[in-house]
Amino acid sequence: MNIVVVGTGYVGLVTGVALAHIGHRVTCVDVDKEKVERMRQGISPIYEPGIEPLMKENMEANRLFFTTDGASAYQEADVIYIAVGTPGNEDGFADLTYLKQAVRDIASAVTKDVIVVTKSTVPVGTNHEIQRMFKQLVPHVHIDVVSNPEFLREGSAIHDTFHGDRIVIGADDERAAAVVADIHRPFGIPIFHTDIRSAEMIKYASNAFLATKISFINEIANICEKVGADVEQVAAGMGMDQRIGSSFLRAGIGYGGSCFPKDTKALAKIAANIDHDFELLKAVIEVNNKQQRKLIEKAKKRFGHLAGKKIALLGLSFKPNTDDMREAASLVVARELLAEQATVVAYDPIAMGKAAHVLPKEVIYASSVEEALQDADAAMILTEWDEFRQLDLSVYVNEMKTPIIFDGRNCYALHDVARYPIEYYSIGRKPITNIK
Ligand SMILES: NC(=O)c1ccc[n+]([C@@H]2O[C@H](COP(=O)([O-])OP(=O)(O)OC[C@H]3O[C@@H](n4cnc5c(N)ncnc54)[C@H](O)[C@@H]3O)[C@@H](O)[C@H]2O)c1
Ligand SMILES: O=c1ccn([C@@H]2O[C@H](COP(=O)(O)OP(=O)(O)O[C@H]3O[C@H](CO)[C@@H](O)[C@H](O)[C@H]3O)[C@@H](O)[C@H]2O)c(=O)[nH]1
Repeated sequence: MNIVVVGTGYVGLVTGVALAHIGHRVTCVDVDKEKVERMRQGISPIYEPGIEPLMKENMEANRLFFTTDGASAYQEADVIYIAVGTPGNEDGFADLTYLKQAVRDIASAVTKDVIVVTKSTVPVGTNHEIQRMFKQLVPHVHIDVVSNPEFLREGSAIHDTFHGDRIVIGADDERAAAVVADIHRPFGIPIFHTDIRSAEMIKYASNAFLATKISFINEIANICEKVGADVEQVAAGMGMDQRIGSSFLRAGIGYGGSCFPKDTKALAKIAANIDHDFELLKAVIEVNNKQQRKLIEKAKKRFGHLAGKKIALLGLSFKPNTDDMREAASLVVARELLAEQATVVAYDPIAMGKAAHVLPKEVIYASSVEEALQDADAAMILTEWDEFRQLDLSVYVNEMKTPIIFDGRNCYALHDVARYPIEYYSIGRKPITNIK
């Protein structure tokens, strides 16, 4: 079986590597020459724990190849996975430009029957549209289109691919569905067969539901702060009910990343397009927008104004173990702090290179936590990297002008912080005000 994967971002590269690892011959195609050159040398274009050793192992076993020559790869392919980006456009709709270009690229090359599997997240109806495009562009070749949405998380993408909860295969044609199921069977993950539209919807509904859990617990956290309850205890107690489940109940400064923000907006738009006002989801999005500003609110309340204050930002990526800056809370926080005329010094163990391209140019970068904290009036923790969670709290006391911490990810236990002369404001928990 000759498998081709189009697009080598988080999803395409991880899919290609994983399919090669379970024994398939996989060629990954990307239009980005520099990326392909690096991948040929075994260098991953994305920061993803565990990916490079797997890339190298499968390249050495002659199962994994990288090319910019899509046409040759598509001609030889039995199954082609599309994993190009579907970013949100300004209206909130999914932008299908890359996807449609990939479809045209495939159509202009294929000469024999092939199955095209869409891994990219696409609005309901898109796979049928792809089918129509193929029928029009290459009527003489039989092309089955299968929807196979992806559920991996950045930072644990390899683990998620080998230990996912389900593989969703949406198809109109039973034979095509069976071929795709056979490809994935070695993963040993339950396979759920559906029609195409339901598969497309499962992806959006899953992300919207997870985002809803996060905004829900963040609202509970905001109430906890006012009634003197502790959101960590509340979430733990709620999560013990198996109907609720304990995951995705971590309160903080909201969700970011390449998926939740764009997919929630896209689903709200999909609904609006068919005259359905998805009120619940719109509120989830609104709560998240407010939550990303929570630390600024707390800091303004504490200081009165932030002009002239030196604020250390700890963590810039949208979550730990990735350098992805897409929709990271740091973008909002840095912009607002600068608008308040604060001085912003930032540190992130991995994401500073990417951050420098997207954060305002006034942001100053430090090469260590200690350097970022030096003489700072306050620290804001935006990403719960292990480096921050495991930090000796005396570092805040020793390095900062005033050890005032605004923790947007609840990195520390309150009883640990209470042992230090620190002022500590976290999310949904009591503040600690131990500065003498
Ligand atoms: N990032 C995630 O964690 C994640 C998880 C699940 C689903 N998804 C979905 O998967 C899709 C891909 O996301 P991503 O984050 O991996 O994207 P990405 O933007 O990181 O990577 C896309 C890649 O496709 C390449 N590309 C674009 N057009 C091409 C073409 N015509 N031929 C060959 N290559 C082309 C780009 O050069 C780029 O390397 C999106 O629809 C996304 O919503 C993403
Ligand atoms: O309890 C939680 C869990 C997550 N988050 C935040 O939510 C965002 C997303 O986190 P996560 O879901 O772990 O990362 P992603 O890589 O964005 O993965 C999501 O988006 C992918 C793209 O669609 C899907 O494939 C995954 O299943 C889905 O979890 C991050 O900003 C987290 O900080 C919280 O605030 N509280």
